[in-house]
Amino acid sequence: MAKAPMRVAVTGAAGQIGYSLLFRIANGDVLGKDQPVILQLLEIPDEKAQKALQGVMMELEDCAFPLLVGMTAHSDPMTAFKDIDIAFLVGARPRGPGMERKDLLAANAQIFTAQGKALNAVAKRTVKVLVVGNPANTNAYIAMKSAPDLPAKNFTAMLRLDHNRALSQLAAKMGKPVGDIEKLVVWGNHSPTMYPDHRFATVGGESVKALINDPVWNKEVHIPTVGKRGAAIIEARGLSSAASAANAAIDHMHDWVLGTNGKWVTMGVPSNGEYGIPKDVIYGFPVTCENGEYKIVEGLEIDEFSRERMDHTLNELLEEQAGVKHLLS
Ligand SMILES: NC(=O)C1=CN([C@@H]2O[C@H](COP(=O)(O)OP(=O)(O)OC[C@H]3O[C@@H](n4cnc5c(N)ncnc54)[C@H](O)[C@@H]3O)[C@@H](O)[C@H]2O)C=CC1
Ligand SMILES: O=C([O-])CC(=O)C(=O)O
Repeated sequence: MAKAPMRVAVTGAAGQIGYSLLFRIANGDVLGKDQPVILQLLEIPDEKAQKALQGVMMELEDCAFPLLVGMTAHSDPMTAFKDIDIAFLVGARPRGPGMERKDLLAANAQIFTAQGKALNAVAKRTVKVLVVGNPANTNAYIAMKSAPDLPAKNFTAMLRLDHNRALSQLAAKMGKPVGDIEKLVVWGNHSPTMYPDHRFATVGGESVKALINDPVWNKEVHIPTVGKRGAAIIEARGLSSAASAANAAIDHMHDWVLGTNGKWVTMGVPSNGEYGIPKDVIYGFPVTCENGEYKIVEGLEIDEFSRERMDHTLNELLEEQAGVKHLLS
């Protein structure tokens, strides 16, 4: 018997990432090739954005995806999030000229407060939420705090692009296949303070750290290259990463829903105090996923260099949280 459709909301659906993401959701790349989906697409209540969204929906129709059994356009999160199983919160206010980080935080705090409240009111209680829009960790924190009736664990932020970027950098350095690397983690905030950590990683069963054996490269090349990759793409393309970001969002949600078969991936998830990270901070952790639940990999040894890096990215997250505290009712 055919499966019942799952309802998937995507915000910022007429944007760059949306344009790469929607077609792959409809193709079954996230939830499986036997899982029908209904897309509930949210854009701002602006004529141009809504018209662009209509155009994207026309293209989705023109693909005749067998798994796409319904699709609606929305300008209000209260209707867009009704009964949803999955939410990709992609739409966010970009940084404008002369805009300070705190202005960006405040503008996005408003968006994610409203969307958190709407999720709280109308989404399925089991909804899985991935926040992509920047600043992703703090936006996820705001949405989570604005949805007190939903379990905190339903709210996650995207660190998977950073994870995938780090995998590719390591594979290139070693001259090994990227698909053979396991047990990598990117700790912390999706910002240049993130800490890609390959101390536990293996490639074809061998230690990546031992194979590379170059702490100077790690500190001075690898960590900054991964941390500043978003900026390097903006510099090269004149636009921020979109297809790779959509791909990472797909990886994140696919693995959360369908499992990782024991493999580690990085997800930004609310802490329960693991590794000394205060409760509820949305922080990049190594996780495994099974039966629709993620589990933080615990018990890893944290050396002095790692502790310093992990605290540095934590402190930035705590500052971001402090910057929006007054906006959370
Ligand atoms: N976490 C990560 O690894 C990454 C995050 N990003 C972030 O993802 C976000 C989206 O990027 P793009 O698609 O390239 O931007 P974009 O500007 O092309 O599209 C964003 C869309 O969101 C819409 N939007 C804005 N506020 C909205 C709201 N309140 N409700 C619904 N829709 C809304 C806009 O109208 C626009 O169509 C940005 O914040 C970007 O910085 C981008 C790459 C990686
Ligand atoms: O840097 C940006 O604005 C986009 C982003 O988050 C990334 O590519 O990692």
